[in-house]
Amino acid sequence: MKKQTDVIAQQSEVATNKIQAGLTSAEVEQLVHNLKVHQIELEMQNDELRKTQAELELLRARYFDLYAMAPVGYLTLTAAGSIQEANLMAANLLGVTRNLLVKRLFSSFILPADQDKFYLLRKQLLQSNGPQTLELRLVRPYGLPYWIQLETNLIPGGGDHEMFRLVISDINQLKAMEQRLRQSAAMFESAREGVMVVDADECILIVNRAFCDLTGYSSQEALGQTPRLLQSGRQNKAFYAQMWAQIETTGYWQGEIWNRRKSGEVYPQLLSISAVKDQNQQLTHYVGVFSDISQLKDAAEKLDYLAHHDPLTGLPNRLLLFARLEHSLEVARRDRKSLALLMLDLDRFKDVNDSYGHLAGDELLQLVAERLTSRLRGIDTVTRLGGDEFALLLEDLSHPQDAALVAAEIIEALSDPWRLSMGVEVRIGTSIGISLYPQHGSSSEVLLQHADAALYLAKDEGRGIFKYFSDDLTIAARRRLNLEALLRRALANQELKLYYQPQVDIASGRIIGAEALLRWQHEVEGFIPPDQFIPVAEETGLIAEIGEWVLREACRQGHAWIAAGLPVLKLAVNLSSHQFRHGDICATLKTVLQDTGFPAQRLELELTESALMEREAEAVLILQKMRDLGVGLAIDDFGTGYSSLAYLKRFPLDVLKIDKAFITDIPQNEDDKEIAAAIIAMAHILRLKVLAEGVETEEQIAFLQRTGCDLYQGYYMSPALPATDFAALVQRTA
Ligand SMILES: Nc1nc2c(ncn2[C@@H]2O[C@H](COP(=O)(O)O[C@H]3[C@@H](O)[C@H](n4cnc5c(=O)[nH]c(N)nc54)O[C@@H]3COP(=O)(O)O)[C@@H](O)[C@H]2O)c(=O)[nH]1
Repeated sequence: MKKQTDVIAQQSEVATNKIQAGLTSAEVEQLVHNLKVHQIELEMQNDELRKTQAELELLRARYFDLYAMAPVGYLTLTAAGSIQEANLMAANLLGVTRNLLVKRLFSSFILPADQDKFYLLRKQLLQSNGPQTLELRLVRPYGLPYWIQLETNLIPGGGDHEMFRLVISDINQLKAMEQRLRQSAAMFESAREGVMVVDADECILIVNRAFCDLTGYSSQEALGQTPRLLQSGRQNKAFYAQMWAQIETTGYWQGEIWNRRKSGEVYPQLLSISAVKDQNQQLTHYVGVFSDISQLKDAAEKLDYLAHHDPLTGLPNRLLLFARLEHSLEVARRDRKSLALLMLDLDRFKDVNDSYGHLAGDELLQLVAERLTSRLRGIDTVTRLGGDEFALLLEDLSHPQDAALVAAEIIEALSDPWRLSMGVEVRIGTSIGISLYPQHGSSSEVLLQHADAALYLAKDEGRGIFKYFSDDLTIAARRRLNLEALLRRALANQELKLYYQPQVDIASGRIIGAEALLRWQHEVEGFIPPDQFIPVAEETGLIAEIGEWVLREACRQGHAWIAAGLPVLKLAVNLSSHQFRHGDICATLKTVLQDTGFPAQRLELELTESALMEREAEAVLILQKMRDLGVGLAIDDFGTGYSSLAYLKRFPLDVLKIDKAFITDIPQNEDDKEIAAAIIAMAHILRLKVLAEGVETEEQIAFLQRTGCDLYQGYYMSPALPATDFAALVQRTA
């Protein structure tokens, strides 16, 4: 450009000189033309120059922007460390505006604890001349120490003119994240809960130390396995199905689970499982956190035990009695069963306490608890309600009066003398109140109240007795207990007798046999009818002994009559269902027949429908064995039970006895007549002989004759008679 300007200046000078020297006009014109060309060139070069200058300005501005707005901080420091230049980011990171930074010492922004590091960095930089890197913390106004990374190098200038360039990167978030990660890792490792992370395919990826401690598996053993490694087998498939279903729908499950340690020990865990999803809601992992709750469970069990048991005797307390009662009532309602609640109170217990002290009283209560427990069945519950009050829950009672049997036994057991460890012998007694489900109430509260009320009455009546909530039951139960005692004595004292009621052939009117019927004449109580004492004998098991006696006595008498030349007779003996079911009735029968010499063909055994219907297959076998011995078999009281003739054909029977309930109202009652006629016809189809019971009138005989009945028994001929009277009757009518 300068050259160009010089050329124009020279040419203008030449032109001027030439004009001055008197140039020709052509020469001047040429000169002017040249000048114009040069001027145009000059202007073009000027334009170029301005354009270049503008571009330079743009570049400079862009550079400045880049520098100023760079995402990292740039600082230029003097050798003494004061700030010469800083970009915006540097100012931001230092927390001071850019114009206030200049000339300030950079070290004044560094946390005192990190000053030494910066000092060493500068020293190393000067020594090594190479770039250095360092992480340190800045102090910022109103803020926490702020992490930065410094990259520094030297701008060589020599001596005091040397400068540093610092590049500052913001690593505060990175550091915070690192710290959080370190904390999480520390928490993961030091957690007392076992933690395992499994992938979406349930492959174990990470476990912590507690996992290894709790399960017994090392991480090497666990990684790559599935959590099934820990399964105990205590939970069924349905449990796991429900658990996974919940995780799928809610992403979370928590519950108790029994798992197995490597040692094989099964233990309870409290386990929570969380599903982890990525930002696209795709399942990536499951995190399982568990703790061993064996101790917690043990403690809870202990607490539960303490809450539900009496600490002195170890018996269930009122709370547990109530819970059991509620449950038993539910079962009884469902299965249509009965239960009894017995409340008992020790008589004269206070005397023991007052005379020998509370320790003696406590010992006595413990002994009472032991004795009560040993007397009851496993399904019954003995509880101590407090003080000297106990309660017994008897489930699945077959008869309401069974509660009285237990009560009587307990009264007797507790009235025995008690020897205490201090060497004294004491005597106490007990009174018992009984309430029954369903007779006396259907809720726990009501049964407890009523047993309590009955206990109050028992104590009021003189102690040492039991009392039902209702009087009629108390009377019946006491009579039954009384009967039992009397019956035992009757057997021993031979108070029982056999009477014989004739069985008559309807067609000929002749006595062909007799039913042996038990009679009991008590010297004080008078005549006690069999339908009162036979049920007691059955419930107490005394029937086995009584039944055998009846069988033996009937056969002995039958043999005696044969020996005495009485006409050929058949004797019918009643067999209770207890005799039929328990013991070996066939063996007894065989022995009795052998011992007495009575022909089996002359003996007929009468069984009730109910005896046959229980365990039918077994009944058929027993009947068959009896038949094989030669005895006849009759079904007694037909019509009062199942009354299924179809059923009867399965049993090897000879005679069907129509119950007197169907005969009594003949001929007045048309229904009874039809029923009796139908039974007779059907029995004949089954090839059974038919005997009508309770025949008292001639009309009844006439009806039976018309309908083809084979035999009868009843007052029309005779009630049951003593053996001698019966023999006389037979001889008279022969
Ligand atoms: N397991 C055993 N059971 C026995 C035995 N002895 C008797 N019993 C059973 O006791 C029930 C009552 O018997 P009982 O009071 O002897 O009554 C019998 C007859 O006396 C009575 N009867 C007979 N004829 C008439 C009559 O015309 N009218 C009328 N109102 N009553 C009459 O019927 C009873 C006959 O009983 P059964 O034939 O057995 O049904 C009773 O169930 C006896 O079975 C025994 O040794 N063992």
